[in-house]
Amino acid sequence: MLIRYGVSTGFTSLGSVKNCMLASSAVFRRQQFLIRSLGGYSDHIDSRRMQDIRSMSGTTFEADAENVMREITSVLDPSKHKGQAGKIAVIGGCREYTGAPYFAAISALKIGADLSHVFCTKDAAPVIKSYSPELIVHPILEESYNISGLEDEERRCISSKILAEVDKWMERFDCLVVGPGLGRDPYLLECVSEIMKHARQSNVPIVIDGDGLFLVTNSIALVSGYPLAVLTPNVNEYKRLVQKVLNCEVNDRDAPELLQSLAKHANKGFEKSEPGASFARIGGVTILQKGKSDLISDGEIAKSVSIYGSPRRCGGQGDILSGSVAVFLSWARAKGKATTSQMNPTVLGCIAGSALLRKAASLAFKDKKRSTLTTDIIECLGRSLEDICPAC
Ligand SMILES: NC(=O)C1=CN([C@@H]2O[C@H](COP(=O)(O)OP(=O)(O)OC[C@H]3O[C@@H](n4cnc5c(N)ncnc54)[C@H](O)[C@@H]3O)[C@@H](O)[C@H]2O)[C@@H](O)CC1
Ligand SMILES: Nc1ncnc2c1ncn2[C@@H]1O[C@H](COP(=O)(O)OP(=O)(O)OP(=O)(O)O)[C@@H](O)[C@H]1O
Ligand SMILES: [Mg+2]
Repeated sequence: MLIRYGVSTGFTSLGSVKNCMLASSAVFRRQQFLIRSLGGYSDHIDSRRMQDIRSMSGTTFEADAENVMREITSVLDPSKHKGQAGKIAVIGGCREYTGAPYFAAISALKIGADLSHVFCTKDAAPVIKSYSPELIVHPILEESYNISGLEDEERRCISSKILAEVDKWMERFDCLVVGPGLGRDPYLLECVSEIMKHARQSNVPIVIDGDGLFLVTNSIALVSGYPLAVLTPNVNEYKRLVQKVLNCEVNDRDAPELLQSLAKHANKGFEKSEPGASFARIGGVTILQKGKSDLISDGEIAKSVSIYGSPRRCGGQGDILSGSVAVFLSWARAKGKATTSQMNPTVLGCIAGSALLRKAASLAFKDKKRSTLTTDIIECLGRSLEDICPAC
């Protein structure tokens, strides 16, 4: 695989690419693919695109994650008031899963967000509250089993109340995390679709993980063309997304190209398509593909984070990641144009979230070895960030 293994091509112009001696190699074929996907052949390709191609061809592909973290991490400043370092909301938590939303929400606080909310089902709420007094837990979501026997009108009335309750808070949030431990109940997912539409209308960034990806994979229009959407699929979730959107199988050899293709901007008229339809592109979202290295693309550039993490694959690490990305993305947005890298804040958030999780996992593993659990990794988030961005 060209990029993950860092093959450097060193080409300087598109003309030289065309005439490149690599004509028969896989490297050349991948460059051709990239050039096509970045706008087709042209000797007048602009410098940003050339930079993108170089990034994709290995020279600058690995993100400078520590610098990104230094650049975007919120400064602790006595003049700031509560909330300015971030207000995050996790939409997730049902009868089966209470750990996942907790992991995402508490990770956000441990990294430095000021407030972390969880919107979950009524059954899950007391459990999540009992894990931590720090979280603000809203027991509002309903699953089908709880409303069985009700007339359609009554069900619609409950949905409206749920939506109104989330709307009261929506404008205050810097980022939503949709999906950790959400479950797949159809009634609940219908309500969450509406919540996502409202978040989008209010321009609130949305990190979509776990069962949120199940929802989005079946209703791509919920995120298509929304530049503040970040999808964080694991191996399975990514396979399902690629099958649904690109109608092909995942292939490790061309991983960055496939990822970029998936995240790339929509074709004209795409946004008007109906939810549930299958498209050529999701369109202008950012995707963080989790794996041995985390690959990140917003359709324009692609970056990898390969910092050594941990060989333990205990459940819940993806949940830490989603909460972390939400915080860093909020901080990157707050910095706005003040960042020197000029990268999309969603990409910066993904790079920083991925790097911090991996550092914390490595630190936890040093101590706990085979018995490392997600809660151990969460305990190492603060120290890992402190090593790179000291509080004072
Ligand atoms: N403590 C908790 O409450 C946790 C709840 N979780 C939630 O559980 C729900 C389902 O998430 P899943 O991650 O299980 O869904 P997936 O669809 O990713 O996984 C389904 C099945 O695939 C297997 N699988 C997972 N990763 C794999 C890999 N890399 N290679 C091969 N097989 C793999 C799993 O063992 C599982 O049997 C989500 O809502 C998620 O947020 C997880 O986040 C884990 C922790
Ligand atoms: N094979 C691997 N080697 C090293 N790190 C990995 C590997 N797979 C995943 N990771 C790391 O673990 C993080 C979580 O990825 P994972 O695939 O476990 O997510 P997930 O299945 O969604 O987790 P969760 O159990 O929370 O749902 C990734 O960001 C990545 O940094
Ligand atoms: Mg997951």
